Amino acid sequence: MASIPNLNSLRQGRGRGRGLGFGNVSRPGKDQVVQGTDNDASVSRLSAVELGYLDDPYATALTPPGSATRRLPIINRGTYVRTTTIDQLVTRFLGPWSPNKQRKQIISLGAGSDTRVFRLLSSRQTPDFIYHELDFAVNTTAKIRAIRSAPELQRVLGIDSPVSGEGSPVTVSEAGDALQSPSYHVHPVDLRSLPTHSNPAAALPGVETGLPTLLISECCLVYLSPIEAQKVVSFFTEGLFGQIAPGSDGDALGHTGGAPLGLILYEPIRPNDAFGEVMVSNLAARGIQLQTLHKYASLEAQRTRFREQGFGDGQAAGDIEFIWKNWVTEEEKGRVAGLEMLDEMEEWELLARHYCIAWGWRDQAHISAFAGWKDLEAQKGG
Ligand SMILES: C[S@@+](CC[C@H](N)C(=O)[O-])C[C@H]1O[C@@H](n2cnc3c(N)ncnc32)[C@H](O)[C@@H]1O
Repeated sequence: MASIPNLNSLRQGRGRGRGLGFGNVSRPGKDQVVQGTDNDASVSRLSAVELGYLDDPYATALTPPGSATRRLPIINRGTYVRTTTIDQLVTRFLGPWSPNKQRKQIISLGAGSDTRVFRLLSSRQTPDFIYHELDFAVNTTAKIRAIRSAPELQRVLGIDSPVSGEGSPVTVSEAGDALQSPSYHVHPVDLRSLPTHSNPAAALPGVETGLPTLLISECCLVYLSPIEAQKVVSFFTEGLFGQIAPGSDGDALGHTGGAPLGLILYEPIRPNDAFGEVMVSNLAARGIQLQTLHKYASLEAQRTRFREQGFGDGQAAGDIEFIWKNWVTEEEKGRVAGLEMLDEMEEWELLARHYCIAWGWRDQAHISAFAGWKDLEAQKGG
């Protein structure tokens, strides 16, 4: 969860009046604060990896040098649940590898220094896919710089020689903030600008509008205002993927959209109880306002959001505590519990109830790109 500054600030900012991560930034602009949250995300990921919660050979290369910090056990467990849950949803969307399988596409909003694309590309079992990452230019530039200096990341992209060199399958923009390759694209973009494009396809070069596509917002849309977040989602549901693909009969069961489209969100919830109020005020002390948090304050509100924003074929959600209890096997729970002492069970449960993963999808009658999600157990109550 808290690579996520949110949890860190909640736990570590309590009683200290100041949160983590921004102590050296003097009076940062609002966007700079939001951009800086990626640092917290990568540090938390590396903490969980170094302690054995997650197996991720790319976490070190994508965390700023010298910033490794051991997180609290409850934060590490949260990072573990959030990462493995999204991994599972992604794996089920991509499905098992098989020859001649239709290519699928993933678009990660506010991807920051996320390692998922490298883990997927290096896995032999993963079927063919295209992966797009979107973030502010300052963060895409840092990521591309990290790729350029890490041979293990370059190997995953199929390059042995420097990025952009002659014959390289990877090209980088002159400004160093955009990257294009056959399976992986990095787009420097402020998400809030997307809905203003008169030609949506030109806004994100390389995106294929006919492919079954999964959008991921891992602690990203929550930083936008509710109306901005809604417009960004509509940019994809109605703009970029709004037209029925040529030759498609996907409308046969009354589906009016274009390509099959899904969305996974990872966000805090329940800001209105005592714990939620502390969470909100600790974040405010760091200049962080989670703008959609009050609008989508419960699991039910999240499901309604999906239904209203074009994901009419299925909507589901679970908080991190429910997912830990119900999705993680007993054997895996035992392994994780043995990694480090976690005494604060009450605190863990409280914290884990304040973060959720929600997902929803629209399919096409003859494609059923999201069939793998249908039998997943979610929380029924809000
Ligand atoms: C908490 S970090 C999460 C990073 C990554 N998704 C992860 O979970 O590791 C939030 C990310 O969203 C990005 N972000 C927030 N608002 C954005 C916007 N309007 N446009 C582009 N990126 C944005 C930030 O720059 C940051 O990289």
